Amino acid sequence: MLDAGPLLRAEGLCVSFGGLQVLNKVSVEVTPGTVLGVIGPNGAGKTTLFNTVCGFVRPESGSLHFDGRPLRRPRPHQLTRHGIARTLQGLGLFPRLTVLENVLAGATARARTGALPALLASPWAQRHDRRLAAQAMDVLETLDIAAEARRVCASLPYGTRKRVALARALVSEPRLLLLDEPAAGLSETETAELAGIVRGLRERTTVMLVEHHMDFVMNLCDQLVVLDFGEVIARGTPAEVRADPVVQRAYLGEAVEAAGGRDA
Ligand SMILES: Nc1ncnc2c1ncn2[C@@H]1O[C@H](COP(=O)(O)OP(=O)(O)OP(=O)(O)O)[C@@H](O)[C@H]1O
Repeated sequence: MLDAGPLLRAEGLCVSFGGLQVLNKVSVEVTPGTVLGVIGPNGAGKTTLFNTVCGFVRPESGSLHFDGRPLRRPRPHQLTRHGIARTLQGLGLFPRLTVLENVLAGATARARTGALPALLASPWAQRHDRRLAAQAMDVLETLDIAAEARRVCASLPYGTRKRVALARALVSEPRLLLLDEPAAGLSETETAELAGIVRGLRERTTVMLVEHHMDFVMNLCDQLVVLDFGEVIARGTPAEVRADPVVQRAYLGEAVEAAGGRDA
């Protein structure tokens, strides 16, 4: 079988803010159909790495390739057209809109309906809207929250709203899904359920996630990259990373022992 090559390749990314070097020659590869976890202590540069991939932050040097082609600082609103979607550390939802309306907001980047057909409520535009709504419902079903579609987001528990945020990213059918602390604020049960969901997503997309929850990361991810002070200090499978003395020293010590021996 031909080696498909990485879906995302970041090479030698350097970013600094006001003289503080936040990423120093960071290189990362994400293999199609896998889950890559980016871990590291607070302030290590994990979110900055995400923001650089998304085009929110301009690197001083280094390069990004997506599916073998240069990814030249996509404008954030063009991300989904590139085949990339992300969730935020918080929720980033519209609290007064329903679940379905929030998810449809993530689908609009793919909508081909121009303003004129929409204004005239042309049959073509209506068909297109129905198709998007069906697609949104399909994603809600995958995430087991279809029953909440008509409910206003603000009225839902936090764990459900986290799923809505995930649905909104998924509805654009991204080839690469970036999840920023997806387990933050979830109970242990919700975290375990989320791991099962993300594992299932590998059939339809490739996932790169930032997370502090060690059990979640160790049980779910195929590969890990460890950042410390803006540099990659280790990479490999969860088992390899857990056994790495450099990682133990820099960061994981107790957390890894607590999550020991439970790789999926
Ligand atoms: N826009 C910015 N301007 C100035 N400094 C910034 C900016 N964004 C991030 N930083 C600094 O860059 C460093 C890395 O931040 P980043 O948010 O990428 O870390 P992180 O690993 O995601 O941390 P956490 O786990 O706490 O979310 C931190 O010292 C942070 O204060």
